[in-house]
Amino acid sequence: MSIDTLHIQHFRNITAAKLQFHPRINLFFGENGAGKTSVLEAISLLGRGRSFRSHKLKPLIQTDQPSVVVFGVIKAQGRADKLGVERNRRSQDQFRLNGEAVGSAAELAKVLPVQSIYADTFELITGGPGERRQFLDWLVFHVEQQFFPAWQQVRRALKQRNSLLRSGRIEASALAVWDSLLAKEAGLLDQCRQQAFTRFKDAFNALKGTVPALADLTLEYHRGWPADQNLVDVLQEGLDRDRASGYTLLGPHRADLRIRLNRAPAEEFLSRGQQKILACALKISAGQVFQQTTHRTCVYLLDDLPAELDEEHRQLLAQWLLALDAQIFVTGIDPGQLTGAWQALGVSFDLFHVEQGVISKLEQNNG
Ligand SMILES: Nc1ncnc2c1ncn2[C@@H]1O[C@H](COP(=O)(O)OP(=O)(O)OP(=O)(O)O)[C@@H](O)[C@H]1O
Repeated sequence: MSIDTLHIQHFRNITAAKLQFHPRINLFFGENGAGKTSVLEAISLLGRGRSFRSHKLKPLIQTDQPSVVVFGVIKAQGRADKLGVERNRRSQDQFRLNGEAVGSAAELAKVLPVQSIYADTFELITGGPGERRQFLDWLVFHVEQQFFPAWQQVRRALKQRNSLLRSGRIEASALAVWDSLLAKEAGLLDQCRQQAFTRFKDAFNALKGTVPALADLTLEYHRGWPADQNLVDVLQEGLDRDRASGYTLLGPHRADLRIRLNRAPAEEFLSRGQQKILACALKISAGQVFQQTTHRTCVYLLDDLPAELDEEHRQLLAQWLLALDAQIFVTGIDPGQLTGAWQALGVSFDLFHVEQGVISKLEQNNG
C-alpha cells in the first residue's frame, strides 16, 4: 500500500502543494520551521483525521483560512482509492472515500493505516498507560474486526455510568444495565487485545534480539481489572470509590502494556537513546503484525529522525523499515545525514526540499 499523490491546501505554512511520491522512500529536508513536519502531519490527517503531534485542529489550519484540505490517492493491491479530508474552524468536517462521505476517521484509517515516530514517541516508554493503550489499540483495531464495535460500546457504557455516578442519585437498576453492558463488551475488547498482544509480543521478542540493550526486556498486557475477577463484581465492589471519584476506576479503559526489565519498569534502566530505539522497535513490531495479519503494509512517518538516534541505530531502523516493505516518509535538517542510511543500503528514494512551505522534488536516486 502506498500514497501515490497528495494534495495539501492551507495546512500550517503550506498554502498549496501537489506531490507525487516514491512508492517506498520519501525524504524531506529543510531548515527549522520550513514545513517538513507539516507534510507528515498532512498525511496523518488523511489517515487518522488528525495530526500525530496534537489533537488540536485549529493550529493546523493556515492562519486567516477557514479550512484545511488534504486529498490523496492510495494504491494497494491493484486498486486506487481516493481519500479526502476537509476540516474547518466551525467543526463541519468532511471525510470522503472515493467521492462518498464517510462518517468517521476510522473509515480513513482502514484505507490508510499510519504509524508515526517523532520526538515524543519515547513517551510510549516514559508516559502513562494511555499512550501504550492507544498504541496497542491501533494494532487491535486493524487486526481484530470485533474490536471497534466493542470499543464503541465500552465508551458508551462508561460515559453513561460515569454520568450516573456524578448525578448524586444512583438508581440501582439503571446502574446494573450499564454495568452489565460494560462487562460484556469489555470481555470482548479484552479478548481482542489479548489475541493481538500475543502476536505482537512474538514479533517484538524476535526483533529485540538484534539490539543488545533490549534483549532482556519483557512485555506484559494488563487488562485494566484483576485477572481473576468478573468485571461486574469488580464494579459493584468498587461502587463507593467510583462514586467518590466521579468516574469508573477499573475496566478496559485502564488497560496497559507494561515493559519491564528485571521485573521493574524498563524506563528506570534505559538511557534516553535506548528508550528511543525501544519505542521504534515497538512501532516496527506493530507494523510487522499488521502486515502478517492483513497482508497489507502501513505507512511510516518519521519526523526528524536523524536527531533522535546515533548512526548505528539509524542504520538498524532503516533495515527494519526496509524489511517491512512499507512506504516511509522521513524528515531531517541535514540532507547528507538524511540520505546516508538509505544510500548505505543501496536503495532508491525521492528527495524533497522544503522551504517556507514550498516543497520541491530534487532528485531521483536509483540506489
Ligand atoms: N496555522 C498556521 N498558519 C500558518 N503558518 C503556521 C501555522 N502553524 C504553524 N505555522 C508555521 O508553519 C511552519 C511549520 O513548520 P513545521 O513544524 O512543519 O517545521 P519543520 O520544517 O518540521 O521544522 P523543524 O525542523 O523546526 O521541526 C512553521 O514555520 C510555523 O511557524
